Amino acid sequence: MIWFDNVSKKYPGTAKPALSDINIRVKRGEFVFLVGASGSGKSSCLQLILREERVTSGTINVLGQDLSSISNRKVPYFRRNLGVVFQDFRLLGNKTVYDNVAFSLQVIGKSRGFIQEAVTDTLEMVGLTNKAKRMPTELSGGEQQRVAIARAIVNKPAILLADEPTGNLDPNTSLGIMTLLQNINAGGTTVVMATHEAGFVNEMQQRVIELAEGQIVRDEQHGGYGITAALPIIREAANAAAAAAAAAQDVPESLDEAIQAEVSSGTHEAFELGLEPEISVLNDTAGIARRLGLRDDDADNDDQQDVGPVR
Ligand SMILES: Nc1ncnc2c1ncn2[C@@H]1O[C@H](COP(=O)(O)OP(=O)(O)OP(=O)(O)O)[C@@H](O)[C@H]1O
Repeated sequence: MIWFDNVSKKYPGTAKPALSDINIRVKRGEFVFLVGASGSGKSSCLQLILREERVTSGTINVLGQDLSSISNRKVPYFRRNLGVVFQDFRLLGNKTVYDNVAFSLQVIGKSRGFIQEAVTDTLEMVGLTNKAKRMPTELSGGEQQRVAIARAIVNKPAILLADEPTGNLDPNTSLGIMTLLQNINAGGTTVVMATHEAGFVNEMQQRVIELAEGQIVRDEQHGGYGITAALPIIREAANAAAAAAAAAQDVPESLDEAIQAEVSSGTHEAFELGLEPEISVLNDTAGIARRLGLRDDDADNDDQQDVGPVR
């Protein structure tokens, strides 16, 4: 279903390859975790599977399609077999929940009746039937991620790629998202998920592929997160604790000073204020269609080219 054969990827202008000599075979129906330190190559693997990036050497075959030989024109059609979920949700801020999910079907020219049935079923599956008319700003982070998942699976893709889908969510909400991904996998969809969430990886005991500096250092059938993969998290936690201790010694005297300090340090983050995670407002419809792989770069010049029934 997903084959990497001696795949290497080097981005232009970089000294070291992001991926070196990667060999992977993912079978239909598998749930695979990609783990490893930041910069180890997890997202690069997902981008190669999506054909957002091309290999530097080696071959990738996804759903029987050699991605080196597929023409740019065919890439949007190829991507219709894949759903993608990102850490930052990437919802259309000016559309309702229903329209966000319907959007990817509209772009590929599905009929109104088909869309209505598919969107209704999918919203029910992700538990958002009663939020169909809400705007993304009216949803919690977990609900927004459910919308993003609904959008990714509404066309019943064979493969679901998830790049740190719980990265912006609290542990309880993350658990709900992981359960949903498990259910989707149980329905037959192959899931490949890049994550730093040691707890879920350890709990689920699924296949774990661990990357380190662009190489596979572990490919275990019923694996855990692993000590090597956990190191950067432990280091990040230690750094955060040290920074918090240093900050505690520098408590501002007055409210004015506190505000001034916050503004000048640029840490005016929503989560620090106890608000929901920021919504990615992408109002550029053509842009998001392209990002989701539903249009190619020439689609603006020739709309008919990519809008049509799935092959
Ligand atoms: N578009 C790009 N141009 C240049 N270098 C890139 C690009 N994308 C990724 N890289 C580099 O490739 C390496 C692998 O990055 P990648 O994003 O795949 O890692 P990752 O494991 O997903 O990291 P993270 O956990 O932080 O998301 C890194 O050294 C990164 O800096």
